[in-house]
Amino acid sequence: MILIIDFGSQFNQLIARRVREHEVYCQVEPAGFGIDKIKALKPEGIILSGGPSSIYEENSPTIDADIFKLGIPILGICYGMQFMVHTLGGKIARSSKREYGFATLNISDEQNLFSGMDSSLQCWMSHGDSTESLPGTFTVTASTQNTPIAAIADTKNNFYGLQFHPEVEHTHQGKEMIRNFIIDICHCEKNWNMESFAHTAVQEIKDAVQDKKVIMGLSGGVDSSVAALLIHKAIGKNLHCIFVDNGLLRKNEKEDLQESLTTHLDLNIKFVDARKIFLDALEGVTDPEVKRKEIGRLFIEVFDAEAKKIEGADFLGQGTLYPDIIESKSAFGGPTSIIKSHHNVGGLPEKMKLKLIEPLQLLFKDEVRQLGLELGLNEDLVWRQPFPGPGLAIRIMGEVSEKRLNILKEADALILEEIRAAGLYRKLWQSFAVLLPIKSVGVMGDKRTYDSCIAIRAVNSIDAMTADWARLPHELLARMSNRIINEVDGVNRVVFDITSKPPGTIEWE
Ligand SMILES: Nc1ncnc2c1ncn2[C@@H]1O[C@H](COP(=O)(O)OP(=O)(O)OP(=O)(O)O)[C@@H](O)[C@H]1O
Ligand SMILES: O=c1[nH]c(=O)c2[nH+]cn([C@@H]3O[C@H](COP(=O)(O)O)[C@@H](O)[C@H]3O)c2[nH]1
Ligand SMILES: NC(=O)CC[C@H](N)C(=O)O
Ligand SMILES: [Mg+2]
Repeated sequence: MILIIDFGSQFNQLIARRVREHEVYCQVEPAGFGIDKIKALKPEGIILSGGPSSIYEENSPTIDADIFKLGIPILGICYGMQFMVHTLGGKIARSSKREYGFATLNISDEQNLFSGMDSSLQCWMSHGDSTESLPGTFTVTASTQNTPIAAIADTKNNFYGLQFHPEVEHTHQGKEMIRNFIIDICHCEKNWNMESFAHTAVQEIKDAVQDKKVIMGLSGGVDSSVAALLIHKAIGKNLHCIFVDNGLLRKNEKEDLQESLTTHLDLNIKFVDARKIFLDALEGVTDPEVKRKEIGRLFIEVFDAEAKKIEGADFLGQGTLYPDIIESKSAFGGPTSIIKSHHNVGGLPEKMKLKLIEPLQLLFKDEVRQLGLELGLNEDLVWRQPFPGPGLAIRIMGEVSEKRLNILKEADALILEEIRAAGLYRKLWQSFAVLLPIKSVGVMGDKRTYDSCIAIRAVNSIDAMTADWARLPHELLARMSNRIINEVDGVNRVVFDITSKPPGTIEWE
């Protein structure tokens, strides 16, 4: 097995799934995990994750330095590499040349971790500290323009360090680097497989729920649909699905879903109209975190009210995935920083009566899609673009009002229509409109206008952990801009968002 030490990276479960992809079992444990426990696990290799801290800060996360005496191969990623260098006697310092996003990696030693790689490839960086000097036993194996020491190796001890993130999709051949480490360097056996996941999950749900009932938040998105199918397999008619119309849905969404969910899923589904309570509560709210927490609280209020109507409904099912958790809070005791409170995790009220059933909480979207296909979920549901639970509220910068919601709904519908017509819907991770909190001056029909601005957001991603803005054809952008300004009252300007994640996030709030 491979042991992954969590130094608080947004990407630590992504490292885990990269290992799973090569059919090798792995376990993520927090910083400070004791040396005796490590020895007891008998790992074939250890991966030290990245993290938000700097090694020279007080209380930055650590792991017993004796791991370097165990004779086990160790791979340090970003902060993990910095920890290794610092602990073994090298020097790390804040660099004036920070790097976030793409960089070109030039490999000088095409062996071991880099065996079979191109000598120059694209990597993904997210760091402000850099290695200034190395411990004597290490050599530099790759560099980028801003980071001369971007990869290091001590081949005698099998210690490797990467300043960039091999686990993210945007690092080309990153998967192969991880394969080279776990298979060629650590000699792990391939014995973990995804097929058994569904089987184990169903059994775990059965054991937890027994003869009680589960209220399930069903949104029509792929996560909750797959989770509902799994829970249904486990407990059958004791599953009660609730679709909440929170007034923050897209144009015609409820009507479309009402039809598709009832035709494609053989489940007990109730549609609840909660538009008024959500919109009333959001009046005057402008802070993104307050919005998210308010929405999370109201979802639970609705689920609680529904649970009261059903005897024995002690559980709440949600299609929570790992990225929702990692951005919302310090997961698994690690020192992860809070990016935003996803309504279904960090937005939950502190005291909850219902106990959570979240069978997908360690998976990523593409794994869930694969699972959905295996469970026979309809392809249109499997390939729906994700839509966040707080809906259009986090795409309206500033206050959510009926009037601003209507502007956004119209603009968003036009964007989706054009994206579909261009045959890009499935290729893009998400494509949508954002309503900005600014007005600008324009001229329409010889008259001065002073109206709102819409931003078009379109991104490519595999798992939402990193994303790149989609290079949409200029003609398509022109058509969308034209139609939005001509057809949506109250908009006189359209801009296109060219920010990747990191440093941006996919949603604007
Ligand atoms: N309108 C809704 N009604 C009921 N439950 C909801 C609603 N929106 C979100 N949820 C719950 O919150 C969870 C998280 O939402 P999220 O958007 O991440 O997942 P999803 O909607 O199932 O899938 P997707 O990410 O593809 O949109 C859902 O899995 C579901 O349990
Ligand atoms: O159900 C959800 N509840 C939330 O509170 C939430 N916030 C973001 N998202 C979706 O998660 C993915 C990553 O989004 P960000 O890059 O904006 O963090 C993207 O796919 C977002 O649409 C949410 N989904
Ligand atoms: N992503 C990381 O691990 C960052 C490590 C460290 N905080 C830096 O900025 O260099
Ligand atoms: Mg959704």
